[in-house]
Parts: sequence; structure tokens; C-alpha cells
Amino acid sequence: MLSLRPPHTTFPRTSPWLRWGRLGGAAAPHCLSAAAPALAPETAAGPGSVSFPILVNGCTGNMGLSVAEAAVHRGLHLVPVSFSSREKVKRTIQVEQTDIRIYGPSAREDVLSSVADEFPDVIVVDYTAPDSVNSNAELYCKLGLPFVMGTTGGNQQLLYKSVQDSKNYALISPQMGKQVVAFLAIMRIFAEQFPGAFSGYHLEVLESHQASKKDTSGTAKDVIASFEKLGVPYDMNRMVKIRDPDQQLEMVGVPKEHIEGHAFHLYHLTSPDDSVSFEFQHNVCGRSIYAEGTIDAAIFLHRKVQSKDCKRIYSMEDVLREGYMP
Ligand SMILES: NC(=O)C1=CN([C@@H]2O[C@H](COP(=O)(O)OP(=O)(O)OC[C@H]3O[C@@H](n4cnc5c(N)ncnc54)[C@H](OP(=O)(O)O)[C@@H]3O)[C@@H](O)[C@H]2O)C=CC1
Ligand SMILES: O=C(O)C1=N[C@H](C(=O)O)C[C@H](O)C1
Repeated sequence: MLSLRPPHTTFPRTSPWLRWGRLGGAAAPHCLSAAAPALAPETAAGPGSVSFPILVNGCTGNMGLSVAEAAVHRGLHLVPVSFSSREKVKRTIQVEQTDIRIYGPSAREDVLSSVADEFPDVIVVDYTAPDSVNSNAELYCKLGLPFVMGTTGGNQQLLYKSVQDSKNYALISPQMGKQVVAFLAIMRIFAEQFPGAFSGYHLEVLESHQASKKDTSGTAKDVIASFEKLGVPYDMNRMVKIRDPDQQLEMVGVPKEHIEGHAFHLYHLTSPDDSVSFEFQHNVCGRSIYAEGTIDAAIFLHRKVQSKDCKRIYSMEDVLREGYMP
């Protein structure tokens, strides 16, 4: 049997992922999202009916395409251009009735500049690659294009600084799934309310994503930051990152049809004497939870820009707090 136990961990036998692995996956509750707190229903500030231009950068990729499709379904005006990291790339992608023209890096600034002139109220959404985060953000800021950054990784400090210095508008979040965002918020509040509550405990973290994912889960990093405030130091190098489809099927219990698009996270805490353990998990199959959350984020940001709100940099928690839940 496959074992995911990394060299330095004492992962308990009761780990749900191992249990699900033994069950062969089929009977397991695969797609449970993190339990969300009961938040306010949609209010006047919530999504409602609105339309504005949206440019999705990274339409050649999985998230870019999902967001572009969700944008059309939600009645937004999809700007028919997107970008690639390659100069020589398939030139158009069809999203519903719209043909999206794909440009290479050398045309990026000219094309975006024309978009800014032609669609002054456009919102840009970025789902590209970790190594593009900072250069893309700098360009959006230079051209005054408000953006939703869904792409993870890059230099996050520099990302925030670019937005602050330019006084541009941006919503930045490594996690757009609203129920998962609520879970992250709970962990943050938990840590603020009870700092050091888990001092001495030992933390193990496992995350499983499609093999094409390049970086470590940004969501896991966020949860770990809360655990650290709760008194549990964690070396990121110890995180178990599962990208192998066979392990995902047999051990993690990812349904076959979601091997190419899933995000399973498991955090396990053990007390110093092993007498107490806690487990938190959030398992997402597919990408619709992120695509829908991204459209809510874009609508939220559009409203902030239109009202000339002074905060300018937002998180997904800000979106939830304004009634965009569920
Ligand atoms: N915030 C959230 O909730 C979520 C965040 N993500 C994050 O989104 C990012 C993308 O994920 P995913 O769609 O699965 O990845 P994919 O690899 O499927 O797609 C990324 C796409 O970005 C394109 N790309 C790379 N560099 C550039 C660039 N400089 N300019 C324009 N396009 C570029 C690539 O196309 P090409 O090869 O043509 O350049 C590729 O098609 C990752 O960082 C991931 O972690 C994913 C899911 C949810
Ligand atoms: O690449 C993905 O797929 C995902 N990336 C985000 C992350 O790194 O946290 C969010 C989710 O895990 C899916």
C-alpha cells in the first residue's frame, strides 16, 4: 500500500486521508468544503445585477477559462483579449460566443493600454503563474487598471507595495472560494483571540493538487500563519505536497474525474504527550467555487472603484463581510 508518511512525521492512523485511501475513495465524503459560519444573507451590498467589462488574464489556463465562462454567465462583458507567457501561441480561444484574442508578452503593455482607453471601467482578473504575479501587477498599476489577483506566489510584500505606491485598486487573495475564505477567517480570529493556545503541539500539513500546480498551496500558507500565532511553529519545507495522480486516487481519495482539478488540505495537530489531537480539512473538487468567488470579487472591486472608496486594497474577507455570502 502507498504510504504518504514523510520521514519526519508521526501521522496518526486515524488520518481521514489514510482512512479514505483504504476505503478506496468511492465511499468517502470527497467534496466537503470547510464548514462555513452562518453569515448574513445577500444584502443590498451583495452581487445583485451589475455589468461592466472584465478582462481575464491567463485565459489559456484552467482558472482563466473557468473565470471567463463564469463572467459571461453572470452577465459581465468579457473583453476579448488575454495574454500568454509565450510569443508563439494559439491566437484565439472561444469562450461562449466571444473569441478571445491571445497576445504574447511583447504586446502586453500596448494592448492593455488600449483596453484602459476603450474600457475605462474595466476590471482585470489575473490567473497566470507565480512568476508573473509581480510584473503583471506592476503593469496594471502603471496603467491604473484595477485588478483581482487570484494567482498565488510571487513576492507578496512587493505586490502590496506596488498597489500602495500607485494608489491603484486591487483585491488580492490566494483563495477565492468563499466558504474556504470563511474558514481562513475563523482561523485568523481564533489565533487573535487565543494566541499561543496550541503551544507545544505538533503540526502536520498535507495538501494535494493537480500535477500541473507549480507552487505550494497559498491557502495552506495562510492557515499555517494562523497556527503559528496559536503557538505552533512550522517549517514550510515539511509540508507534504501531493502531485502524483496515483497517490491522489489511492491514498487521498480524490475522485478520478477531479484528478486534474482539486485542492485537498489537511492539518493535523497533536499535543506534546500525544493524548489530544485535532484535525481540520477542506477539500475542493473542480474550480467552480473559485470562479464564482472571483466574479463576486470583481463585482465588489468594481463597486469600490466606482464609489472612489479610500481603502483601495481588499481581501476576500472584505467581500464576505459586505454580504456576498453564500
Ligand atoms: N485564488 C484562488 O482561489 C485560486 C488560485 N489559483 C492560482 O491561479 C494560478 C493559475 O492556476 P491554474 O489556472 O490552475 O494554472 P494553469 O497552469 O492551468 O494556467 C495558468 C496559465 O497562465 C498562463 N500564463 C503564465 N504566465 C503568464 C503571463 N506572464 N501572462 C499571461 N499568461 C500567463 C499560462 O499560459 P501560457 O503557457 O500560454 O503562458 C497558463 O495557461 C496559480 O497560481 C494557482 O495557484 C488557482 C485556483 C484558485
Ligand atoms: O492551484 C490551485 O489549484 C489552487 N491554488 C490556490 C492555492 O495555492 O492556495 C487555491 C486552491 O488551493 C487551488
